Amino acid sequence: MTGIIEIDNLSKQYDSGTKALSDVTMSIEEGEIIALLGPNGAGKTTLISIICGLVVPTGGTVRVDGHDIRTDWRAARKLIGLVPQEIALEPFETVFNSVRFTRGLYGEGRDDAHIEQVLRSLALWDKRDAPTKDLSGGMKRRVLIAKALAHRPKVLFLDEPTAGVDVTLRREMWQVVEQLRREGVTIILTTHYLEEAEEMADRVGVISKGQLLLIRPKDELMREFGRKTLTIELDEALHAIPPELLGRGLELAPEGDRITYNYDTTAERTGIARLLGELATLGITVRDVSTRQSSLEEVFISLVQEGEAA
Ligand SMILES: Nc1ncnc2c1ncn2[C@@H]1O[C@H](COP(=O)(O)OP(=O)(O)OP(=O)(O)O)[C@@H](O)[C@H]1O
Repeated sequence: MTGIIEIDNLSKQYDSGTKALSDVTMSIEEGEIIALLGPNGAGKTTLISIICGLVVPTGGTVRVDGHDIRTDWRAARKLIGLVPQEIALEPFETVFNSVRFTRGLYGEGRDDAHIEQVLRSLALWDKRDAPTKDLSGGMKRRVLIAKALAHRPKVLFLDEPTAGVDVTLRREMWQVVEQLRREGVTIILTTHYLEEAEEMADRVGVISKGQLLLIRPKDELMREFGRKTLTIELDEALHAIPPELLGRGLELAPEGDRITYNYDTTAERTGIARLLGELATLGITVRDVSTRQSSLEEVFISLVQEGEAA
């Protein structure tokens, strides 16, 4: 199946000599939410900027719904909305007009009913006559989204939508994205917040040093790379791990009253039942057991480290 966005062997070397992207290939299906993760300078903004026609690639192709972004840029661009990292709004213009004018930039005629619908869905309708300078930071971000949606794009790019905003605003932004998903908009977002990818994305792409290390369904990634830690609390402290249990990767807490065991969630046998049985045989009484799943953050850090070591 052909995706709504098809990226093939995309590369970008800036005039300064910096190679920001190397041979990136990916296909994005209509209606998906993709989170692009990567450390600072990984190439995420460059990738988005190329798809949106703001940066010219040095190699490779991008098609949006079949339209090549270079040879058929007008058609490609109509299908795309970009919410930039920086807030740049005309301070004295009203919310309604700011959003309305954006339609014009895409060569679209006036459609006040659509603007009304967009503003209502982003809880901005009450503020339609307010100059943008009088809005809160969160509202300004929502105006940027409204502007990006004014020409009814099929694909929306959000470049670090919640960088530097507080927790409440971040959650509010997630709700906006969730609503757009329900409306069928394909969303590609870049983020530094793993929590954000974990919360929203269907698939996660990891970019490091201009290379796409992987792009995989989030759940699959969590299952495959996710490890669990079992913590066993003991009734009586031990001085050391019993010799019978050495070589299993068990760790004893400095106080001696807790053993931790890291195990692979995908392994056929986790070894937990055996371990608990052996503890009982050795006369070690267990007070409590608990498990903890590693977060996407830990998965991500290990991936980038692997990528850098390669
Ligand atoms: N206009 C430019 N001219 C020269 N080099 C650039 C330009 N824009 C970006 N770069 C370089 O390209 C590399 C990738 O930058 P890019 O902004 O795409 O990364 P990023 O993953 O978006 O980072 P961040 O998370 O910090 O926004 C960096 O080394 C950056 O310094």
